[in-house]
Amino acid sequence: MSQNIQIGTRKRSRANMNNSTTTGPADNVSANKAFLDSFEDTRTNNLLDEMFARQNSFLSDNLRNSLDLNQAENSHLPRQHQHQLFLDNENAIDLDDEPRTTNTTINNINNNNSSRVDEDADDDIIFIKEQPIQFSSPLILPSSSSNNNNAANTYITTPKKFKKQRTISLPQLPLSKLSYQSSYFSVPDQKNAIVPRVTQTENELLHLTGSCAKTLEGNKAVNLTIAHSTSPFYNPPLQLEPPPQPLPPQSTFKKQIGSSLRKFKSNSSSESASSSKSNFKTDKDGHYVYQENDVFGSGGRFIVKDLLGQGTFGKVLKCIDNKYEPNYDNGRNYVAVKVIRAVDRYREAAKTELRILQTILNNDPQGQFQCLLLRECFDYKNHICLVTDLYGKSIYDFMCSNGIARFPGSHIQAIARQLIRSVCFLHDLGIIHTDLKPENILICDETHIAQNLPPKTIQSLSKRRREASKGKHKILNNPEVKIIDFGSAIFHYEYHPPVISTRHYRAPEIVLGLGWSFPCDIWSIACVLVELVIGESLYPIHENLEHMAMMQRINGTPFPTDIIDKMFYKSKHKLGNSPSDLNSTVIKHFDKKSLTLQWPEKNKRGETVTTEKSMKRVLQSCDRLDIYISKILKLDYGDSMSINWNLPAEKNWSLINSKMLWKKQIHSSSAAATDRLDKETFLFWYWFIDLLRKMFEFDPTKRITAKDALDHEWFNLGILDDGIANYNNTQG
Ligand SMILES: Nc1ncnc2c1ncn2[C@@H]1O[C@H](COP(=O)(O)OP(=O)(O)OP(=O)(O)O)[C@@H](O)[C@H]1O
Repeated sequence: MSQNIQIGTRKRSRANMNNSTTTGPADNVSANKAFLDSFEDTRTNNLLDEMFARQNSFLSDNLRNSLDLNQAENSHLPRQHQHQLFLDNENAIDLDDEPRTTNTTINNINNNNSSRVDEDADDDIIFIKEQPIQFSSPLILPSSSSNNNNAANTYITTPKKFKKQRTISLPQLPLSKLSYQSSYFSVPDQKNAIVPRVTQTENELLHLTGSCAKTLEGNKAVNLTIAHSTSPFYNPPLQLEPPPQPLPPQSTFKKQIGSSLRKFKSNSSSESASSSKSNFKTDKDGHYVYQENDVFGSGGRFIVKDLLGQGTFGKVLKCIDNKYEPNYDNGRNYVAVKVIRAVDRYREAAKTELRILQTILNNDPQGQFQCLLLRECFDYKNHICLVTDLYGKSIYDFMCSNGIARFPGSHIQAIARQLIRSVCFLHDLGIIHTDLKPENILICDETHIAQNLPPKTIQSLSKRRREASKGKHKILNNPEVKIIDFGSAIFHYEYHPPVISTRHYRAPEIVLGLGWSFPCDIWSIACVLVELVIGESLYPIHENLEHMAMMQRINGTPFPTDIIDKMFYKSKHKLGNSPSDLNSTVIKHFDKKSLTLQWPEKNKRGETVTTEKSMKRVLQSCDRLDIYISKILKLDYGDSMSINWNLPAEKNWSLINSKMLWKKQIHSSSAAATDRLDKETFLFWYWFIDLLRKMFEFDPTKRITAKDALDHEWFNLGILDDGIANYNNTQG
């Protein structure tokens, strides 16, 4: 060990490195990366900077090219440039010193990457002398097999020379690296009490019941200020007091909740209420009837400018808040107001939503955790009104208006990090969102670049998408998002309705009537993430049987028999709240003895009764997740992209690499040119799918928690794509 000469000093080591229990490929990757991360030295940094600069300039050129209106036909050019870049990196993992020969055979490729890059031509390679190797395998150190910690801490030097791999981690967006530290929280009904984060015991992960009384009790504590208006045809009195300056910090908003609203103060709005009418009407279903320029709120404080959305609970309006001057703080005078239906049932639900929003605000007044922030609330003409910050389009709407609905990998990672971190924060507060879906994830900044799509691609779009996208592929400048709609969110100790979530994002434990808790949010996020990759819903279904058949197909495995056993037991003993149609649409499709799903459905005569359309949807339109996602990724990276989650990452990559080299040698170079894949990009997607697999675990008690998901290997990996290039361009 004493002979080892390292470049620089050890800076940090990967947390999970010492916990490795195998010397499998995954561990090698971690070890290699950690190894690389562990050097701090100006020379190294300069090299890294230079490399990033080169990569960025490549991508910037690509983007510029693709934005050129005359280059619609050349929209694949960026990928070809990237291809070049990726080919340069191809041998980045080689650890062997054998010289590379031009006529490399497939055999020696399979023999663990014995090819070598041309050293002279590669100025990015950093050489080091002997390095310690960390063995953690009990096979190597049998005496330590009973104590992995010891094993992990044992170093053995090898006589061989090691070459530090040239590969550097590919870049990540800052949002992909957001950190999370759980701490202590305050909850509303334990006044001023600070409580530790909720620990998710098995009992917490699978709730059978929930107390309705607790929810009602909690809601009783909600006091709403009644806002009066001087409708109809309100003309506000002139006020001499100037509008507030500067903008109060968001933390002060919480103090305003429940307190009396200030009187209308501004007469300076160009959209002044004097030109607006307070004609606020409610229809027979208790919905506010939208009319532009309606004024409402105490003293006619809000002017309705747009209808942002409407749902079961009410309408969401874009309004001018006359508390602020026009254009105050870059549009801060605009707010979103959710006007709840004037119906007791919905008012009661809104009180729970209010308690949840208030808890979020109390614990995150600066809005660091991507949750909707409540500014104020009041009761107006029997409508509970929730005033919140105004954000952009939902992810769903953005996808619908995009010529290519799929997001770049870097954006998917940034969005995944934000969602999982946000949900981790909520779960620590004891809150389950229950309705995570693209419609409830809003984009903060809608600015984007728009690349022209080739005419062929435009032709293949549906009429609606063609019109909405105007034949453009949009890429956001900044994929920052916010989670909204806490209308179905609950505190984990309160009432759990038997059925929650929008169908496409509904976890199996809900469908199977097992009871549900925090893990249902993880399943929903996984569905959303897949949707961002494939550009459409993973579960485009409307009924239970097809849903269950599809879940099995996508997971590539039947439901575990122990959870089906629990389902039968729970139903037999009438435990907890069950969906009313559980027997007729779920239980009857399982065989009591084998505990397996009987699909396709057969009648008593043994004839298949499942429709052909349904068979097609399950068997042709979807596939096991790794295969399904690989099919989509092939569009970007060529036919060789083929992730197999049953193979360790290294082995999977070796096979792909062999195939690509074989293609290059046997076929013409044009055939090989369809492959635009390098190892780091492959690993990025491999580990993404690995995380998804853990999020799609059938058994909620075994499903990865939000906290553990944040520590997943995928969040250490970067990718070079249009999302990164666009971000760098916008940062100047
Ligand atoms: N703060 C906001 N900024 C911008 N748009 C918003 C905001 N809040 C809500 N919206 C828009 O309004 C729509 C409906 O909002 P929300 O989901 O909160 O209402 P809902 O009545 O609970 O709807 P649903 O019944 O569909 O769940 C959202 O999909 C979004 O498009």
